Amino acid sequence: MGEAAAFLVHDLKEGFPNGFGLKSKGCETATVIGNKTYVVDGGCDDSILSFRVQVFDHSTGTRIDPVVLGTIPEPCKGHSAIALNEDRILFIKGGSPLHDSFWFLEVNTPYVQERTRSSGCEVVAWSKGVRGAVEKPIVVSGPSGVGKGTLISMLMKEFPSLFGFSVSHTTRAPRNMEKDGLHYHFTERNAMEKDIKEGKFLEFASVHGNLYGTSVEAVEVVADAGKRCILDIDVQGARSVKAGSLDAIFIFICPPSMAELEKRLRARGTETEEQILKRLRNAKAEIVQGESSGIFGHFLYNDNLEECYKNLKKLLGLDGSVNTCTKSIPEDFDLPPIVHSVSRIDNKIIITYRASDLKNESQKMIVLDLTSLKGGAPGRTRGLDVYPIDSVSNGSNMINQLS
Ligand SMILES: Nc1nc2c(ncn2[C@@H]2O[C@H](COP(=O)(O)OP(=O)(O)O)[C@@H](O)[C@H]2O)c(=O)[nH]1
Ligand SMILES: Nc1ncnc2c1ncn2[C@@H]1O[C@H](COP(=O)(O)OP(=O)(O)O)[C@@H](O)[C@H]1O
Repeated sequence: MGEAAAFLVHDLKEGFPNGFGLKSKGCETATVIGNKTYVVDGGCDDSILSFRVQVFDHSTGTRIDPVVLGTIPEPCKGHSAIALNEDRILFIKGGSPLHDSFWFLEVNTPYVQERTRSSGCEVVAWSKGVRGAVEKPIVVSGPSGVGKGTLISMLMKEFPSLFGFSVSHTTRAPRNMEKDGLHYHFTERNAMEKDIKEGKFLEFASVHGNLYGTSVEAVEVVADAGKRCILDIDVQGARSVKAGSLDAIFIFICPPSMAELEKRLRARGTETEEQILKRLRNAKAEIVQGESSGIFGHFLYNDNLEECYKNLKKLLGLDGSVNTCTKSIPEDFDLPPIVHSVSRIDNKIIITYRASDLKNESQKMIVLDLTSLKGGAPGRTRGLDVYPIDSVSNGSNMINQLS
């Protein structure tokens, strides 16, 4: 077991002994990856850690304030950090609740590389670690009126604890029954364009004359609730998501005919005649693109609604053909306090700390299993497995607990 070495930021001047950075007690951590050192702010023992990131480039001898994407972790009083796979750093926040304890700073993942290329700046991205086997997000596309919303509502109603809807932003006006924050975040074009420029959107597109987009936060909120995210977006948006790093499955819903599509749009009664005609014109192009673009791995024909819903559930493994149960995860164990140490064995991070009650002081250990990590920035890093192990047990027993 190789214990990660601890060192202070002022050691920067002297250079670093190895690729691990670790420091608790409210000071900075400094983590070396390649020829760069990533310093995350701390301060003295009483100050609150702000999670400001600075990069020291050893090849040029310069200090860089990078563009920081993603939701920045809430302040805390101490953390540790450990480099993983040369492309991200794991942060462990001491004294924080379980859902907020583990964060990744991506420094060289495909997403960060792409954003670095497109912005010409040094980019890093935060992504929160989410426990459990939350499945890949689901992207649903198809022409207006085909039944996407209806099918998604049926799924959310039958499986409220499994699925969460990604609430998009749009500049279009709300329909009668639509609620701000529930169906869409209804917004002004200027405000949305500003947020897009600031990198807050995973994707966006102009659809039927209005701007629509999925914010990174919309997807993160669902992952934080431990649910599988459903995105109802157009083909352009699906193309952007596919080209990006959100690891998703892509479903295209097809109408039985253009005549039936028109009938449904008219029967819904939510659009003006002009808007209906525009949507029908766009539908043809959207169906051609959907079928020929190679974006979509699954096509469902929404002729008979019940039949189509059954096929959707089958595709998502909800018809009993696939075991969707996840193993139960213990919730009631102590979390690492501000002072702890971190080491690594293969894909497992071992967090060690001392705990005392009135009578005894003992050493405790928590294992963070990274084997099943999925996703990452933009959005959350899913599939963390966290569990306590009994560190007073004998050696072979401990190895069993780790394997
Ligand atoms: N790219 C993108 N498309 C979206 C988003 N939200 C909704 N859309 C798409 O915009 C189109 C119009 O949506 P809407 O105005 O609600 O009409 P509807 O599809 O007829 O119910 C649909 O194809 C949606 O899938 C988004 O966040 N991004
Ligand atoms: N299989 C179906 N057969 C008949 N009507 C349908 C079917 N699926 C959906 N609808 C109806 O068609 C209209 C458009 O469906 P909606 O879910 O709003 O489409 P979308 O979200 O793709 O724009 C709604 O009035 C809905 O009740």
